[in-house]
Amino acid sequence: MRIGNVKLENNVFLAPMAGVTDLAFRILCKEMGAGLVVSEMVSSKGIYYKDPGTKTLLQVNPKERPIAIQIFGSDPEIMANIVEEYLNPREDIDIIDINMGCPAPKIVKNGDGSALMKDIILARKILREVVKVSNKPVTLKIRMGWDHDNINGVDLAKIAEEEGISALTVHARTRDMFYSGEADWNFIKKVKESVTIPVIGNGDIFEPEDGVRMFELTNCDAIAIGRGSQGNPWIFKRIINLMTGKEDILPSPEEIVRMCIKHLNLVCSIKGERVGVREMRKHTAWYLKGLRNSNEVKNLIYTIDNKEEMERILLEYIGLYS
Ligand SMILES: Cc1cc2nc3c(=O)[nH]c(=O)nc-3n(C[C@H](O)[C@H](O)[C@H](O)COP(=O)(O)O)c2cc1C
Repeated sequence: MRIGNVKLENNVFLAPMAGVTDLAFRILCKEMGAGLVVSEMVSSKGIYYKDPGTKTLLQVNPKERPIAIQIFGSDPEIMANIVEEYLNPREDIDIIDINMGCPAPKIVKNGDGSALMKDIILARKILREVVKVSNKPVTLKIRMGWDHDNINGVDLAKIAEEEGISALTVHARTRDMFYSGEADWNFIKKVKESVTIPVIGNGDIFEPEDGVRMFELTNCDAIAIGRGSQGNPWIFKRIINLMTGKEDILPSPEEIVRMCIKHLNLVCSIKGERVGVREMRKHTAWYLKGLRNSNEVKNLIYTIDNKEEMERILLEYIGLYS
């Protein structure tokens, strides 16, 4: 499939997740078949005011392309300015995604993220200004609406299409649901029936069968997987294999631990050992989730701040340490 002029190998994508979809994790998901990977959300003001932390978030690697960088904010001028000044010259970035779905109070209180679903006029202005200046396809990520009394995702989807957005990701929850309750896949179907731009369905894909079901039920053009990929980069290839009649590649406990160690080494090589080991604590807990007798190891990992030690504990756990 294509998003604007960007050709994608398949339609099973990684959804953006702050604190999760950093460069290391994106590379692993790409290797495991993701058709598109998306960065953590990046503050447009952070880029504008040259916040040093923002620079790390914008780091990409040729291996993970095509890559979408997701930005958030609510000042159309600042958003257009950073696209023109900082993102347009970046030839290593393929797509710009705009976040109008984040429910976090600290984001919403500034009028950013899903708060824009309460201000459709401002939302339209942002889309118009960013599309006008961008030299890359611009995509948008939305929810169903602010709450069940204000379901306006279809209206915003139509506005997005009118303003030249190249694809739309629909997280089928309202803002006030945050991440709980069931995603309403029928809503994705409704959006798909209302616009002609590609619609990317999102919410509650945890098993390969869920991915196939979402395609069937909603007729969406692509799917995006968030939490189902945590500690589980195999999900992309497993869905593709299921869709194309190829054999499943359910990983063994040893393969899972080996992937975790690969992830550890990759993140440490990018962010340094101190940060890398700390960030790997949550990833390790996700990798080991559901594996036999893993609770003790998970607890132990949280006390470790040394890469070799973490690797040793993991190898010991699967009986491979000698
Ligand atoms: C830890 C975490 C961080 C997230 N960060 C972002 C983000 O930066 N930008 C965004 O658009 N959505 C973000 N999301 C939402 C996901 O992209 C996705 O819409 C949501 O988790 C539903 O999909 P899932 O059921 O496959 O997880 C985040 C979700 C989680 C769990």
